[in-house]
Amino acid sequence: MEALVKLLTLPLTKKQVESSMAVQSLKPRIDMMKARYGDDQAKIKRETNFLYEQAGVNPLAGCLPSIVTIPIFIGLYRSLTNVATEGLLDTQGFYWIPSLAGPTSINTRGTEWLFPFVDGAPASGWDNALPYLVLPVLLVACQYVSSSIISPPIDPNAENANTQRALYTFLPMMIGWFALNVPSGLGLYYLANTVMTTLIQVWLRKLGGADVQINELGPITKVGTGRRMGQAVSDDDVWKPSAAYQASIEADAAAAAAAAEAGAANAAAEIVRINPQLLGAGGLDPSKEAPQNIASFSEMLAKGFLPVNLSLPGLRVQNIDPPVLTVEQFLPGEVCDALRQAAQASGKMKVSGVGGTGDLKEDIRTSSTLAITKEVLADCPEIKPLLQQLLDRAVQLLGDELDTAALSGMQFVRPTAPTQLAPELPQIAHYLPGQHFLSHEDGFPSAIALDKGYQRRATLLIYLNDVLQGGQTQFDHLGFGVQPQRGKALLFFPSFSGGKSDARTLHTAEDAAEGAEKWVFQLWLCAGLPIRPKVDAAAMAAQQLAAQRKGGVSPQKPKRANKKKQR
Ligand SMILES: O=C(O)CCC(=O)C(=O)O
Ligand SMILES: [Fe+2]
Repeated sequence: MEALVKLLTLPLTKKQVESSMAVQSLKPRIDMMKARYGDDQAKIKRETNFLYEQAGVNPLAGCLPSIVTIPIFIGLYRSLTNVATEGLLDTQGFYWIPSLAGPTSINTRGTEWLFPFVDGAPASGWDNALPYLVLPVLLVACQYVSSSIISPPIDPNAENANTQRALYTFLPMMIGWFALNVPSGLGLYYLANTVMTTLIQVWLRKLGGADVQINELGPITKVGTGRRMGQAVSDDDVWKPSAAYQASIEADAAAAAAAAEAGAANAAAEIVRINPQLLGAGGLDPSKEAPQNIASFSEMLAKGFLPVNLSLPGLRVQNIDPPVLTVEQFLPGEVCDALRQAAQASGKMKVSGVGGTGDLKEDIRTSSTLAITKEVLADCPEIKPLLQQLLDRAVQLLGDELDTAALSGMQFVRPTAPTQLAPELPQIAHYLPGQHFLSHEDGFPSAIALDKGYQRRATLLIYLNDVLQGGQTQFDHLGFGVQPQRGKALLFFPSFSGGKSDARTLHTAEDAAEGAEKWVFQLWLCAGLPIRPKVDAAAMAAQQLAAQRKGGVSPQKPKRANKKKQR
């Protein structure tokens, strides 16, 4: 009977275990999130739900099946007690147990058959009592074994760690006590139940019976110290990716290779440059290229990065992959001048921030910045029409997906879909001679992107003045820089369309030269993360469990941006 119930509820149990293992595998991320947000329960809840959604895990799937099995359990309990009280089991023994209805009876209730001891022996005498003591002892032992096998390890940092520990210790004892008080048939039922449950759980959790699937989430990295305004990576504490993640990267790479072979998006990390002569002469002019070349470049942009209007007048290709584009006279000179003057007149230029740390000791970013907030716009209304012109041009370059409406409230609206391109609050940066922004990537590391739910997908810089010497935006890995020129735009893509940041776009704002200050308008465009392909998370979950038992994942040395020497 019990076996039948177990069999019927097996698919439910399997689902429950799979869900709880998936939830367990996300625990390190959730712990880090909690450490980050501290007491902000609402935020933790929202971000946790978001994480489950990203991972494709339904935490409720874990409790639903157990709710379904409760009525079955109650039904069994009732019918067994009825059978016992009606005396139907009185003559029914089981191996060493004389009667399944014993040791309690109408005359002896509860533990009266055992306590109090008379002359050092149970009330019913050792001979009668001993067979009935075997079952409770077995039950306690079984319960201990099963909970040590199937319960997740106690997190020593959890507030209720002591309660959990006490529960693990006392629950088996309580069940043992309960067994002393009821007909042994019930104890037997419970024993059978425990043994079967344990066996099923062992099969699911330890022998690979469970098929845990979560969406690939990238390596676990410590959040909270990102490159928020296009800052340096110096304080990023990167944790070792799990073997499962490594495997998923390999699978991704294999898929990417296959896709590239099929002529689809090329995710390979090699660099494809344009002819150096063309580069020296200001870049490749798409209108002078064979249409099929431009069509394939356009497709690569759309699939691998973002769609771009390559027929915009003045557009030049500076690098093919990663794509770097410039647009001459993107903004009329007068608009640039007016923006510069408005920024200066605002009196609100602040020392440019670097990350959440605000740590400027290392002189990573020494410029000053005006963040164009609602308040700034209210104080400097002349900026509004200038900004509108600039955004209109940005839409011509990047298409309607660019959600400029989001900016009308001068508030960043978090994009949710990968196709929704939302501008962050624009900034105007001012570099005095000798000021710079050292090597950095604009894209967020995976964990931060995941935590935010979006990634920076495009950087659009518009130079507001001519800089004749120095002040270049230099691409460290690509071997060229863009010289600031009033009204010229620079467009590149800090991350791939899949949301992974593209390390090839590492760049530096070179020192503005003696007597040459530099003004630049900066717009970062973000998009929601796509749902990543499923990976088999069983290995990942097992590994993380093992790591937790060992006492945590070992942190890797933080990655450092290679700093450029000052000139
Ligand atoms: O000013 C520049 O040339 C580049 C600025 C930059 O990279 C940034 O602010 O993220
Ligand atoms: Fe940058």
